[in-house]
Amino acid sequence: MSVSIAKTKRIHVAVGVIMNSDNQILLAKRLNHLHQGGKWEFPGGKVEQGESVTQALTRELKEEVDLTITDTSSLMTISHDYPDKQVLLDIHWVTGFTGEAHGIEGQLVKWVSKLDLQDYDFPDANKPIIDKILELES
Ligand SMILES: Nc1nc2c([nH]c(=O)n2[C@H]2C[C@H](O)[C@@H](COP(=O)(O)OP(=O)(O)OP(=O)(O)O)O2)c(=O)[nH]1
Ligand SMILES: [Mg+2]
Repeated sequence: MSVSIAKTKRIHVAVGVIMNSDNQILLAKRLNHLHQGGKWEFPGGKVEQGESVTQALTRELKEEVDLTITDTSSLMTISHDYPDKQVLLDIHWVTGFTGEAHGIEGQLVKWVSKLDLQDYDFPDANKPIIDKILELES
C-alpha cells in the first residue's frame, strides 16, 4: 500500500510591523474573502519571483496602505501551517516611512497602542509577533 502526501508550496510573505512617533502600530483588517479573512494583520504580502523581501515589503506597503518605506530591519521569521495553507512570514520592523496610512484596497486600517494589541483577533501564526513587540518596546 502506498500513501501519497500532497506537497504544497510554502508561501513566502513579507510582513511589516510599522510604528509611528506615538508608539502605535499599524494594523489592517483582512477582507472577508481572503485567506484568514476578517482577522487583523500587519500589512504585507507575497514575495514575488526575483524580488528581495525588502523589495516586496516596500511594494506591498505602498500598494496596500500607501506608505513609502525608507528603513527596515529584520525582526523574525515564522513558519506556520494552516489547514489550508503553509506560510513563511518574514517579519520586518519598519523604522522609517513617509506618508499617511490609508486602506487602498478598501480594508480598515488602524493605529493601535502596543498594549491594546491583545484585544485584536490575529491569524494564529501571529502570536509570536505580538509577544516579541511587547518584549521589545516595553
Ligand atoms: N500580510 C500578512 N499576512 C499574514 C499575516 N499573518 C498571516 O498568517 N498571514 C498570512 C495570510 C495569507 O495567507 C498570507 C498573506 O498573503 P496575502 O494573500 O495577503 O498576499 P498578498 O497581499 O500578496 O495578496 P494577493 O496579491 O495574493 O491578493 O500570509 C500578517 O500579519 N500579515
Ligand atoms: Mg496582503
